[in-house]
Amino acid sequence: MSIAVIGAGAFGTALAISIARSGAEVTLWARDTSALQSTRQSLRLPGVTLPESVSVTGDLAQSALADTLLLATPMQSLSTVLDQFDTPLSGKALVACCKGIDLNTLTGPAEVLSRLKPEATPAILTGPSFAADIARGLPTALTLACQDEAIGRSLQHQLATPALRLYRSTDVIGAELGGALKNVIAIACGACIGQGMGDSTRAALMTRGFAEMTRLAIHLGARSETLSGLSGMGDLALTCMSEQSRNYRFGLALGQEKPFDPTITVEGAKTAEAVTRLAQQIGLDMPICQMVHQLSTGSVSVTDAIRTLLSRPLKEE
Ligand SMILES: NC(=O)c1ccc[n+]([C@@H]2O[C@H](COP(=O)([O-])OP(=O)(O)OC[C@H]3O[C@@H](n4cnc5c(N)ncnc54)[C@H](O)[C@@H]3O)[C@@H](O)[C@H]2O)c1
Ligand SMILES: O=P(O)(O)OC[C@H](O)CO
Repeated sequence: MSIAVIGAGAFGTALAISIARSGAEVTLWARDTSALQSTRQSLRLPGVTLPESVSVTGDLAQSALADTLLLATPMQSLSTVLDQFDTPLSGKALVACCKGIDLNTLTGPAEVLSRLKPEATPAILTGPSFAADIARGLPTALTLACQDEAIGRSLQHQLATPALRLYRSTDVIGAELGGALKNVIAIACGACIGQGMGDSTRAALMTRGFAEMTRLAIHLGARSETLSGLSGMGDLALTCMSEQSRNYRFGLALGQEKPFDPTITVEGAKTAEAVTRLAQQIGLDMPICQMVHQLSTGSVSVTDAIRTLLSRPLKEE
């Protein structure tokens, strides 16, 4: 089975390296191949060199020849990239590796794939995985979610490596929402730590954030066990506790009132906006996500955000 990775940012590059290491044939598609072709390194993952077995291409039609396509662009670019395929992707598995909610449709990556490429089978690869760790071959475990159980099983075997243990699930909505929502909570945690609050604050935010994640996911049809797994709790723990996380670092910068490089991918900021709109539409209480949206757009300070959250009416857990 041949595999193409679409998007040569940090994660796409790391995935291509990881899969190639286990002997599979991999093509890595980049919008701009110049740096990759001359240095064999992605500007987004400096210091990591692509092995010879990864072919780099700027030709989307060539990538579309692969049996399995891993979509590793940021969430808000997913539909733009899918629109650029000008041949049908019948019989292909499309595995979204991005974590977020599309702002135009307020849907996750699987729904975007199904809407734009109904002839293909959508799947999700998500869970605790920093690109740098994956590229170094450090062990982790991820969730591979696909509604079609047989295709999910086949993808699990295709994409697992000795260091990358994949657990299979048919709960696509739960897997994608866990990955999207944990980024929002990581921004909140970073902001509190940046303001000088402590590990107790972070633990409380992670727990109440997890309650929000589960509330929204179950409302949208997910299974609660999925949220307790790698794609939810697993990735939440990683992202809220490590300065390797860009979402957490963005939050830290907000808390410290320092500028943050706007070219760095921070999926949680747009996800917080999407969740705020979605929660309003369906009438769900998502106070931490709503506060992160206001923080990210600069319409509230960290101090006021915390004060507002703490002064909500006392309730049962
Ligand atoms: N970096 C990680 O550790 C990591 C881990 C797991 C999941 N992810 C997820 O993977 C997705 C991508 O993140 P990343 O870290 O690779 O981002 P990145 O910022 O490192 O790279 C994004 C890449 O996407 C490309 N891109 C952006 N818009 C595009 C478009 N319209 N057409 C073609 N290419 C486009 C950029 O040129 C860039 O190469 C995100 O949703 C992220 O949450 C990242
Ligand atoms: O750097 P972040 O915050 O985008 O997190 C990367 C991955 O999602 C961690 O699993």
